[in-house]
Amino acid sequence: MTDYTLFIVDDEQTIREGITAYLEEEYTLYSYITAEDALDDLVRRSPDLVLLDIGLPGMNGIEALERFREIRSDLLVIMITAYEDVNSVIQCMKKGAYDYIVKPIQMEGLDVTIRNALETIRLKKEIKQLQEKQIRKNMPCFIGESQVIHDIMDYIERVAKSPDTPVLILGETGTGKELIASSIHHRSPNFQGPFITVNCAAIPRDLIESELFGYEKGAFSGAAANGKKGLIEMADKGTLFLDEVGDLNLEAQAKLLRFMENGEFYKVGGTEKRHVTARIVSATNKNLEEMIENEKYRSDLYYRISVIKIQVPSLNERGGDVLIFARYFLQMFNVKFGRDLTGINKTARVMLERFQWKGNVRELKNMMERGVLMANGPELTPEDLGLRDRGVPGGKDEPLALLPLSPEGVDLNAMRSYMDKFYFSQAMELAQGNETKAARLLKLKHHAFRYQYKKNINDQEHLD
Ligand SMILES: Nc1ncnc2c1ncn2[C@@H]1O[C@H](COP(=O)(O)OP(=O)(O)OP(=O)(O)O)[C@@H](O)[C@H]1O
Repeated sequence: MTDYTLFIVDDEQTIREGITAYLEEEYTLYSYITAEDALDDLVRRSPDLVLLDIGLPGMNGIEALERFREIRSDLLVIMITAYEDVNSVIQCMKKGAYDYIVKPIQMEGLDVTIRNALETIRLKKEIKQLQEKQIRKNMPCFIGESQVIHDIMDYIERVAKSPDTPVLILGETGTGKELIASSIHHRSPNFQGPFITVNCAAIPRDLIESELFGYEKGAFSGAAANGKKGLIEMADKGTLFLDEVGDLNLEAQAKLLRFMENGEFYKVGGTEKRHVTARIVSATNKNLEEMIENEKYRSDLYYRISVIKIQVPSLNERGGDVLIFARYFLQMFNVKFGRDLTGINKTARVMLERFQWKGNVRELKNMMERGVLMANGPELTPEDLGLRDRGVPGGKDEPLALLPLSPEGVDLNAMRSYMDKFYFSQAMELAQGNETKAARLLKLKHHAFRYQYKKNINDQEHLD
């Protein structure tokens, strides 16, 4: 017995019984007298192949073929026909029937036709699996070890399961918002559809509507002679990523809202209603709630685009990730530039961790690109990365930015205790309360960390 399921739809009992007797050991079979009954069972029983008589009572075979293929475009249908019915056979083949067999049915001939059809199904499935594997292999790699990034990854996994729930991603420039949008797309059921991105801030305000929704020919002066497809239509059955969604003007906001409510829209200058199914993922680093208060943003659109909200932390807020990113980009650019740098030297590592990343991951990536390209090796130094020119405290020669001693002197004990408090509390915050990690951040053994940390708290309580 194979895994395949076949429907036999024929009003002649002898044909149904004859085919069933011949094939029942190999396939799961369901037979029907009318096309209507077979259609009712189509979704539930999900056959691989249908043997369909053309001359059925009620809905005839040609009509039924159309209905079957409307519901399941991948379904293979073999028509059963009376010898003289050549015109109907041609019509069926044009409408997408896989093959036909002529009555009286020769069972060996039927067997060969079915085996060929099932081989086609098997090959199609294999190609689809290979394509899916290839797409998933090229899925963007989202790096990060901090707890907050793990939480975001888990969240993405869950959000992606729905094909069309809108997502709003908030975060500073360069934090990876576009990468998150693309990760959602690649994990969603629509991953084989297009992933279209548009930067709303980069398109002139008066052109945004026609870029998003397209336009008909002659819609406005300067329009292309044949009109144009909009980005929303291009994203059909996939994902549209609207970067800088806070930059949409109020008119475009109104039209986007209408589209998001029912998937319908008109091209600029058009009268034909169009329908598109696509997930809208938006991103911004603007404060949309403040814009709503200032009447620059529609609150109804905001609620619609932000069904799911993801806040991406800045790189400075996920300190532990800096060196993980740096090593990842080092390998990436080693491969790209054919270099074989072995790592990042200790001083550069300290300085990277202290750097204030205004451009977030993008800034770090660019710095590593330059470093890998310029370095003499074998390890990357602060000079290779241009860190010395950027005023980062660090390195053996300048461990901390200290003030020179004034004639009044300095209370060294108070300074030490201030410094201890500052770094112990920072370390615990960065390590999210995990003492082992916090100890590692301060380059202390765990027991030394515990002892000093407790002492610090006690001193503090004592002073309070
Ligand atoms: N977690 C990550 N793992 C790997 N690469 C990342 C990660 N986050 C960001 N990057 C890389 O950093 C660069 C900037 O990321 P991205 O364009 O997604 O940021 P963005 O938040 O959309 O920026 P903007 O707001 O300026 O459009 C990209 O090259 C991206 O591949």
